Amino acid sequence: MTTTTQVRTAVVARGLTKVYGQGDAAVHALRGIDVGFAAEEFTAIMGPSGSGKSTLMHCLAGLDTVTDGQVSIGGVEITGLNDKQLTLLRRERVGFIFQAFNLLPTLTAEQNIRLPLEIAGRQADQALFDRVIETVGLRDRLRHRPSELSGGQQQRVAVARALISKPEVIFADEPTGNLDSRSGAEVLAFLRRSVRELGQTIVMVTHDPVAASYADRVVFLRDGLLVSEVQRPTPQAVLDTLMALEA
Ligand SMILES: Nc1ncnc2c1ncn2[C@@H]1O[C@H](COP(=O)(O)OP(=O)(O)OP(=O)(O)O)[C@@H](O)[C@H]1O
Repeated sequence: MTTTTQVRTAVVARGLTKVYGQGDAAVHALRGIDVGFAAEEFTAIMGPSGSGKSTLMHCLAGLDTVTDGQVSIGGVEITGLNDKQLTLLRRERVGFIFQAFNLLPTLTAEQNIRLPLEIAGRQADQALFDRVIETVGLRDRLRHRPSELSGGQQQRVAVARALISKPEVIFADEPTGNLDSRSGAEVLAFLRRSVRELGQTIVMVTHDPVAASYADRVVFLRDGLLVSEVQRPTPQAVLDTLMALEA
C-alpha cells in the first residue's frame, strides 16, 4: 500500500493587487500575485529594492489592506474580515519577527516570551514552552532583561515569543538585519529548526542571499510581480537569480 502525504497550504494569495495613492500619483506596488505557502515550510521572499516585498508581507499578514484579490490564512479569507476580526485572527494565528526585536525592556526574557499568550488570555503549554526554549537555546537566559542580552539572544527571545502561541504562520521581516553574521546565522538556524522540529510555517523577507539559503524555497518579486522561484536554494543560486532580475 502506498501513502501520499498531502501538503497543506498555510497561506494563499490570489490576484493580490496593491495600489498606493491615486491618479498620477498611483504606485502599483503589487500587480496581481498568485502564491501559496506550504505548511511546515520555510519560504523566503526576495527581490530588488522597491519590488514589493514588504507590501506583500504586510498584505499577507493583514497589516495592510489590499486593493484587489484575496488572502487566506489557515483557510480563513482575511480580506473579508472587519478590523476587529482581523485583530483577533492576527493575535491567534499569526506570529511576527521584526528587524528591531521589539521586546519590552522592563520584562525578563521569559515574561516577554509569555506576554502575547497572556494578552490573549491563554496559558502557555509547559511542554511546548520547554521545547521552544530548547530549540532556541535560551534556558540559561530566561531571567535576563533585554539590556542584559546580546542582539542575537534578543532576537532568539523574539523567535521564541512568536513560536510559543503555535501560530499558523510566522512572518519575519529582515530578522537578521540588525545582527552580525554569526548571530544572524544562529537565529536563522533556530528558525530552520523550528520548521523541522516544531512543524512551524515561516515566511521571511530578506535582502541577504545567505539568509535566504536557510529557507526551503525562495520566491522572487520584480515590479510587483512574482517572477521566479528556487527550491532548496544555495546562496549562489539565489545570487544568480537576483542578478538576472536586476540585469
Ligand atoms: N505607503 C506607501 N505609499 C506610497 N508608496 C508606497 C508606500 N509603501 C511602499 N510604496 C511603494 O511601493 C513600492 C513597493 O515598496 P515595498 O516597500 O513593498 O518594496 P520592497 O521590495 O520591500 O523594497 P525594499 O527592499 O527597498 O525594502 C515602492 O515603489 C514603494 O515606493
